Amino acid sequence: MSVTEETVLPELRNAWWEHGARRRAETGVFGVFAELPQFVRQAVALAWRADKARTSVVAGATIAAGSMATFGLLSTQRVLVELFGAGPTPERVEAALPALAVLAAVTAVRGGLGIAVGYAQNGLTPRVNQAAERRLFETTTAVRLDAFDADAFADDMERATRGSDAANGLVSHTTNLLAGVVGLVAVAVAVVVINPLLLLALLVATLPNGYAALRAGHLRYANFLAGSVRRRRLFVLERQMAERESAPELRTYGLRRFLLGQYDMVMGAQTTEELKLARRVTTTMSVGAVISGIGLGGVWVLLGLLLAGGHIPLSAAVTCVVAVQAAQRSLTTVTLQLDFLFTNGQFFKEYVGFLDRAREYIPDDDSGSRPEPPPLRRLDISGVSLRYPDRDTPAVDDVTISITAGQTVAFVGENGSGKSTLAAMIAALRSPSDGMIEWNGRPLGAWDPEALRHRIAVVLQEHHKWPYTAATNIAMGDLDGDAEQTRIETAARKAAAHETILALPHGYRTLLDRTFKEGHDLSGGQWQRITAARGFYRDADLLIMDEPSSALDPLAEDALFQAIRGRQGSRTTILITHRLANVIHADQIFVLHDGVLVERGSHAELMAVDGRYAGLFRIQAAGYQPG
Ligand SMILES: Nc1ncnc2c1ncn2[C@@H]1O[C@H](COP(=O)(O)OP(=O)(O)OP(=O)(O)O)[C@@H](O)[C@H]1O
Repeated sequence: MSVTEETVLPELRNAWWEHGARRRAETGVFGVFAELPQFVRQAVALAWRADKARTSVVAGATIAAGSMATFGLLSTQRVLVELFGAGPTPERVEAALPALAVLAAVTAVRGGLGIAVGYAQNGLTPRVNQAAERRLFETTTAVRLDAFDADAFADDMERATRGSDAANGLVSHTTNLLAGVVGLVAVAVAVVVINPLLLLALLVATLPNGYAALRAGHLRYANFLAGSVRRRRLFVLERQMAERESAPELRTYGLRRFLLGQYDMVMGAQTTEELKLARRVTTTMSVGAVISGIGLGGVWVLLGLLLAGGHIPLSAAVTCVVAVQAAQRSLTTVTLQLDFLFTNGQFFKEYVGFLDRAREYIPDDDSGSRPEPPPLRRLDISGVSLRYPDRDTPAVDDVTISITAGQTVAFVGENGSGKSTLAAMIAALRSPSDGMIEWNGRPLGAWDPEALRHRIAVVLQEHHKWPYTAATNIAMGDLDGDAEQTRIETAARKAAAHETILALPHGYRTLLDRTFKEGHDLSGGQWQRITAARGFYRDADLLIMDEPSSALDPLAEDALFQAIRGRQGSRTTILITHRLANVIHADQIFVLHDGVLVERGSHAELMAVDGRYAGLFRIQAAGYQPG
């Protein structure tokens, strides 16, 4: 088989959302400085919100510790002046003792303040992390379902996840940057006090490295964004090749070479990008280091000239050597932290941007002002349509249906005819592009959404395997109620799941995920029973079951449909199924075709009409006739 890059991995082409990101990544180094105040402000706000006391300690102690450098250098110079003075050595040493004592005290206080910063910061950063992550997940779980249909949402979310991790870095790097800057200023102040000419020497020795480090950070950011889609593809591929779920098909269809080829293709592109970046980073850093080295050489020459010309005393020259070393240390901190802060700041921007963009998908929280829906009496669907983004034709097109409470109705039709989409709108999971759905004569949106959701249970076609115990998996159908064992078992029995669960190693307490210790996995049909049990557990006015029996054996299927029939007359059920034998007893059957409602009626009525439904039914029934 020959599969081209074009058809299999269209993501390898430049996606539009990468272009925007790349453009931002191409911001010049000085544009980076323009962004720093914003990042520092965000870091302070984050830290302050997370823990005011610790933030105050970190800021206060960092500034105090940094400014100690001035006193340290001035005391050093005082010591040197006394030691280089005239007179016998014991007297000179004695004269230097007070300055030495001050130097020792300054060093001790500085050390103490450093420890205080460490303790406060250790307590602060996890809190910042938690606050940022919580905010992200509050958003990702609140956005409407249609957010996930939007093109760039998944990419946006990936970057935002990385951005929430960056919140921590933003705070700790701002603290370290503050320490470095205060240290530099402190050294500069001391040097100016000793001799203003020495400040020039200090600048020559320090600036080039800073530029190089900033540039390297900028490149790294560009790399991250450019590789975002590729990395996601790699992540998917890695899982396809190393996970249990895909292992059987991988082998039966001999997909090994195909997947490895895909991996090589994506990884090849990724590696090329990374190598390119590594070369550019190394070159930039090396050039910076060379220029800095030359600057440092210049400092020594300058000091020699000043000393030889008698412009500064020997004690000042020696202090300047110490000062340059201190400044180099502070500058290393500053440049490194600028680099980290810039990178983290860019990631954090993605996080903030995502939270901002996601807001348009978060429903208004005016639920308290809307009434709670009473028990369902009737459901009216009038002229409802839904068109998915980037689709030319509507998935559901002008559908009008009325359902009376207690009825069991069925949606039938070929694959892609719009059944699940219509059900999702009735369940208030999606909003119609046109038309209206009314619960007891009022639009769904006019009712309190939480209370409305409580009256509806949905068993989805693509159910999720929650990695919890069997009991929890069922009780998740209604976490507001008490998870009583008898209620769980009643729901499980309706879905033919009770015996299956009892046969598990720890019964209802068996963890349903093999990735955990003592976890257990279920067959597809067994999972489907648990999912149906979750729907029954909610005991809702309206139960929507989308293909609940596709993987069930005949006995389990029979038990499930008996339970569904048990609801008839008291509770409302919408059933989506391709097994038409199961809809014979439905009060109404709605037949969809390309999103349009083409037939409606009871089984007998539809068979009498001899249209699309009758045709589908006969084909299926013929399959059960011998010969
Ligand atoms: N999230 C989505 N984004 C874009 N198109 C979608 C989305 N979900 C479904 N569609 C499209 O909408 C149409 C109706 O899909 P829907 O899932 O409602 O059909 P269905 O009748 O339930 O099909 P099936 O019997 O296969 O479950 C299909 O063409 C499908 O490709």
